[in-house]
Amino acid sequence: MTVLDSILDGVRADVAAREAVLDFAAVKAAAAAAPAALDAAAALRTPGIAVIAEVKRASPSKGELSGIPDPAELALAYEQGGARVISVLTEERRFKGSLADLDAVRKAVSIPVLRKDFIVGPYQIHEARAHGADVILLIVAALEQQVLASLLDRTESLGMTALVEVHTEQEADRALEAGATVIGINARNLKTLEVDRDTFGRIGPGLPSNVIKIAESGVRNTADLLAYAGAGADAVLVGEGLVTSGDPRTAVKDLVAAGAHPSCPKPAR
Ligand SMILES: O=P(O)(O)OC[C@@H](O)[C@@H](O)c1c[nH]c2ccccc12
Repeated sequence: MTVLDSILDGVRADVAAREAVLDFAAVKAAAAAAPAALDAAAALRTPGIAVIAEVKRASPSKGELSGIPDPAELALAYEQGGARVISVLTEERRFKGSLADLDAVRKAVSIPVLRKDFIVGPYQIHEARAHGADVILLIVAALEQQVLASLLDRTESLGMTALVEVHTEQEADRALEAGATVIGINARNLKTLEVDRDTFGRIGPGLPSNVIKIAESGVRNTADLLAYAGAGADAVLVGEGLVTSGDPRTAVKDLVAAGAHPSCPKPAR
């Protein structure tokens, strides 16, 4: 059993427990009553390399990364530093996230918010919308093709954006086949947890130019951002490097400045 399989088992059990308290009809109604989703694709398309800054307490590979006593304060620091989107991990067992973190961040910032979790079915998509998420993550390696396509449709029908995550060419083909327009290429293999910063360069250039390409994981500094930009990334998604920086506002600001500098390679679009 891979790490991904064991995470998915835990997520399925946690979703079933929440659904026993608030059923599917009720979560759908809550989503329908939420304020409209913000346009994350538009936010990512503005000039310069976009920074997606992540509220990440822990990871399966490193354990606890940061205490994060106040996720709202952290998210606000990210927004003030110039992040375009805030990502919030809500998976509880391995990443120590929660829907309470998502709620706190949603209240604190006015930019789009990504619910970062292991989505296995429609319940979590309506739940994300009910908690104010504008973007959700769909991990190709975790979903059968038909399920991926139908979850993507559902996401868009709720006015949200799906960030579809891949780490091989085959998975990228599946993402495109399902209709993905925002694709995240994760340098971390979720089956082995190893980071390979060349993953983006292998897959990104083969994607159609109208697809928004996000380099996920392994950004430690501006040099890593510039390398991803050079390989054609429109955006980078950064967690660990920011939560362990001691000064998240300045850390985001430095990345944003590097990505906006005239010497930074521009996306092909
Ligand atoms: O902390 P890093 O190396 O900056 O990585 C952030 C992000 O890419 C990572 O948290 C991530 C990418 N895809 C995921 C899927 C599930 C959980 C977490 C992730």
